[in-house]
Amino acid sequence: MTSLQLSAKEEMLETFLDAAARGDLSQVSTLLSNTPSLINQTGHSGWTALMLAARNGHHHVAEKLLLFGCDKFSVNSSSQTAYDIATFWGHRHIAGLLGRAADGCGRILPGADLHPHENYFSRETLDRQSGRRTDKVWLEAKQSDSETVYLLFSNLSPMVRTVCSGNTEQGDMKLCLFRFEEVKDLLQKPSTVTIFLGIEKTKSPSSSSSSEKAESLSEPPVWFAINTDEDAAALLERCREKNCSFPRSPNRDLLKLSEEEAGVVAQARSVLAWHSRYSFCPTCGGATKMEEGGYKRSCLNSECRSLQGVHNTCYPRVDPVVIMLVIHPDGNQCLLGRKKVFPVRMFSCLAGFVEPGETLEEAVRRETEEESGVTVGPVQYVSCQPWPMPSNLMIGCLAVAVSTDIKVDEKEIEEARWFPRQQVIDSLFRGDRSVFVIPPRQTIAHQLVRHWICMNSNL
Ligand SMILES: NC(=O)C1=CN([C@@H]2O[C@H](COP(=O)(O)OP(=O)(O)OC[C@H]3O[C@@H](n4cnc5c(N)ncnc54)[C@H](O)[C@@H]3O)[C@@H](O)[C@H]2O)C=CC1
Ligand SMILES: [Mg+2]
Ligand SMILES: [Mg+2]
Ligand SMILES: [Mg+2]
Ligand SMILES: [Zn+2]
Repeated sequence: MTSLQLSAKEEMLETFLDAAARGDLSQVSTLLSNTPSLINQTGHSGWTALMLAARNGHHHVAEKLLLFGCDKFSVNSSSQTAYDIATFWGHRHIAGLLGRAADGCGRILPGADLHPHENYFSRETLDRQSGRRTDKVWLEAKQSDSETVYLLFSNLSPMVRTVCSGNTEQGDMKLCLFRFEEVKDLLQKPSTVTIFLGIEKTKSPSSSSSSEKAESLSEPPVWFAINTDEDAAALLERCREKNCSFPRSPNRDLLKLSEEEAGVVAQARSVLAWHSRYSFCPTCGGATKMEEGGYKRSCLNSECRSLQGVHNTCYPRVDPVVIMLVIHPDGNQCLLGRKKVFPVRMFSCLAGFVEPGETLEEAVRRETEEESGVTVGPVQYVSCQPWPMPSNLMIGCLAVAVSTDIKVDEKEIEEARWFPRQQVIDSLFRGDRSVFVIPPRQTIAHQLVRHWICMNSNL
């Protein structure tokens, strides 16, 4: 091959890449039809045409390239796929196109089916309708409505069925749903706790047909959750479905639900856990009664101080926890730690409960210092996650270290280490478990690490 031929080829490649970057669909199509081998080639920047289209938000070009069979998993010199680039630059429609899991993309892009910054346990599937909680007549009528849906909890674990036995993937577990007739005896028992969750969200009116509009005149189904101390084996016999169970390990098993069902479980489990642990009045120790569809407990002792004014003892509690990915001052390493109870080689973000009278930033600095000896400067909020074990709100932050020596608090942390970016990429995207393992994608710890990797300055 002569040098003249080589440069003509290079020139064609640069023209092709430039057309993709500019969103020139007809030029991209023509060049590809004449020279199909251009499809996955990279130019001097190390980027493919798909990456360039993803960078600049050219959906139609990305679609055409996929149609021509381009490799959407190829990575640039910073190990980013076109999906990561589209996500970083906020081109959600392209990220959606590239993140579709039907072709096994979930294997390589673990967070692909989550909306940006939407964490597991945080999807609001039901409309909580808090205004209805004080409407006793409405609540009672809905409890016996034939359309009403009940979730059944035993020892704070929801009844679920395994869809695909032996598999441990998300979506392989489904909630068992019950009707009034199937649980009405349980509702009568004094030890049963029944809480109102909300009503199913309706589709947007513009997208529904006229027959759907007629249907929507009647209210969508209302959801309740029940926690009972009845024998678990007898409860399982109530279900018509096969492979039903009450998962024993919520931290592990509740991560197998769909996004929609996980959101409902986060709400139900946290409120039910509050009832199971706060049976008596924290102020006087007297008996209490449940009110407002399960969102309040009031003391039965008319003399009790908790009945004067508004008191946080009467309402379900949420415990704020900061969880932080601490970045090395060089910008290329992050601090992860492991507790003794973690599976082999698993390292995660440091985390800790926010204390009374403390800001989130101070809690990040204090917990990082306590657990690792590292001093933290700037702190930035990223996203949060309800964590219903029993009722934490995980507040995810990025933080920049101003010191780097590690001295772990051995009571809480077994080991903490600075991990170079490349090692994190290998574990996160290439599934390389030889150095360390990142927690599953349903955890905010995983999403914070992903967030940092995708914030690459090379983009
Ligand atoms: N979703 C995720 O990615 C992650 C979630 N977590 C959750 O965050 C929570 C807190 O993290 P840790 O490092 O354990 O916190 P931590 O570093 O503050 O230490 C926990 C200790 O704090 C004390 N404590 C103070 N307030 C407490 C409260 N309201 N409830 C319970 N204990 C309290 C207890 O002595 C407890 O042993 C854990 O419960 C864990 O489940 C932790 C890491 C990752
Ligand atoms: Mg901690
Ligand atoms: Mg701590
Ligand atoms: Mg603490
Ligand atoms: Zn009281």
